[in-house]
Amino acid sequence: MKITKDLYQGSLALLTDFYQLTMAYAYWKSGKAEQEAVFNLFFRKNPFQSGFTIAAGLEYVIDFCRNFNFNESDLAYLADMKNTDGTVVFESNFIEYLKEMRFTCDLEAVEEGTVIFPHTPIIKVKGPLIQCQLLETALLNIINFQTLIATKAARVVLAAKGDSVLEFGLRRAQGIDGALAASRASFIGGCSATSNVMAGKLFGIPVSGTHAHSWIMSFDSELEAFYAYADAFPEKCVFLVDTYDTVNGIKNAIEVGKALREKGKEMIGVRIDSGDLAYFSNVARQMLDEAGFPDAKVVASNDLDEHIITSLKSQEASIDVWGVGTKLVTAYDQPALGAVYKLAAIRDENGNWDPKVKVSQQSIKINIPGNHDIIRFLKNGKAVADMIYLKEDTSGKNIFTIIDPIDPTKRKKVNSDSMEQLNLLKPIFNKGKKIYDSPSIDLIKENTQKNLQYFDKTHKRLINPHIYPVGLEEKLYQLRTDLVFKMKNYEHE
Ligand SMILES: Nc1ncnc2c1ncn2[C@@H]1O[C@H](COP(=O)(O)OP(=O)(O)OP(=O)(O)O)[C@@H](O)[C@H]1O
Ligand SMILES: O=P(O)(O)OC[C@H]1O[C@H](OP(=O)(O)OP(=O)(O)O)[C@H](O)[C@@H]1O
Ligand SMILES: O=C(O)c1cccnc1
Ligand SMILES: [Mg+2]
Repeated sequence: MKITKDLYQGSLALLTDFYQLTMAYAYWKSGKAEQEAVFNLFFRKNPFQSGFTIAAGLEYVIDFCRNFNFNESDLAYLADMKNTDGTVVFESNFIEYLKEMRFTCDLEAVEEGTVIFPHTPIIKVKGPLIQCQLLETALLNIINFQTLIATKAARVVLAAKGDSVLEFGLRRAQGIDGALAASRASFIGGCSATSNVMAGKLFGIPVSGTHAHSWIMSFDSELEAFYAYADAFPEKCVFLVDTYDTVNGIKNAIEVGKALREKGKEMIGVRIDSGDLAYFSNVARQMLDEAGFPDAKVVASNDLDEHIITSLKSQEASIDVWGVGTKLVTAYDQPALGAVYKLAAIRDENGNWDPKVKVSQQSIKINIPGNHDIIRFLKNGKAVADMIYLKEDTSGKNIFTIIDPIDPTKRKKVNSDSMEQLNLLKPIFNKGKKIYDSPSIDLIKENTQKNLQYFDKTHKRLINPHIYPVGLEEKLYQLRTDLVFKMKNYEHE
């Protein structure tokens, strides 16, 4: 089986849960398919007990929406589906409808690299109910994973405090697509380069790397292996020194480094991949300095994550570059972000938005109804609070009360006169037409770092961060509460 083009046959439209298609059919049957709706994609908790989250995945979403149509083989597959009584699942007129269907929605989204928080929409889709519904699964699949990994990468990079972080995850990632998307998201989160060559080609991410133990083991001695590598790559020598005896490995690296220098080349450094990384990095630093290689870098790898890096920093390890694989690309300590996609409003027959709410025993699970927007308030260049609001409730106002969606006793008053305001949702598609200039991957990465600068360091602490205020504008909060009471029929009890 060919796993790329042939497997998908050039179309991703069936990359959805079956229930989206059964609902689509039922919307169509009941005449609701074209009714205008608004859906929001958001998550409920920052991952990794982080104080923030980094949005990523929009480029994939854009690509998915632009190619959102069912091809002949998709339609043939659906037309062939049978119920248990032998009748077709989808009647032929519906198959025809799907054949003609094109993406015609408005889509707004926070840009990749934006710092975001629970409850606020990352993506807002407005358009025919049937299309909004059919997009749900793929949009969640894309945003959930890339946002999760970009956030993990940002944490690892914060822990590295300005040192380069190389992403080494391909061999341990969740499959081929997981690996590619993780390399992209890791770069957005702040990694300097990836070892994943295909990600380099597809996304324009810098590719880098050292060599493995197998290289050393294929020779009779480590020294021979280092000399041979230096011959092949005099400009790219990072010698892996821990195959047999780390101290001896460093000695051998220094010997080959001196030989390189005689030829006018400088070794880049050494890599340590086992043992006590604090101890051996300090030994390496001292030996390299004493031998006249103060600029040679010490690269460390081996099951690193943000916590081990923080610990190594506090032990004053002499590590300049961090190679991070498994725990980054698999989001080891939290394998899913848990973002959801919920209907927020539907246009009634008079053309008004009818806000919708899903009631839950857990207040964290009650969505925010209405065709809402989100503003970030900034004071002197620092983010103060994010407000989810309905435009019609706020026009002409300058003083706002922002209420925590879970705990209404938590409130913040904001006077917008003394603040800068950022509209976080940017228009991406207008009636199916792309109106957004996609930034380069380098610009997205810069955007992440610029965004993080808006936030106080207490929100970026890796453990027990200070919670950044995000809430509902008072009137929206009231609308939501009233709607919950109405749907639960409290007035009749
Ligand atoms: N000084 C240190 N402080 C905290 N954690 C460290 C320190 N040195 C290494 N580590 C971490 O401890 C773990 C060591 O794992 P493990 O015992 O499997 O490796 P190892 O035996 O040294 O290497 P390998 O199995 O690859 O030969 C790794 O996650 C590594 O990043
Ligand atoms: O540890 P990670 O963060 O996933 O980084 C990637 C790892 O992949 C390589 O070796 P591999 O783990 O394949 O073999 P080893 O552990 O036996 O050296 C490399 O030497 C790192 O240890
Ligand atoms: O280039 C490296 O050093 C590398 C690449 C992948 C995995 N581990 C290490
Ligand atoms: Mg390993």
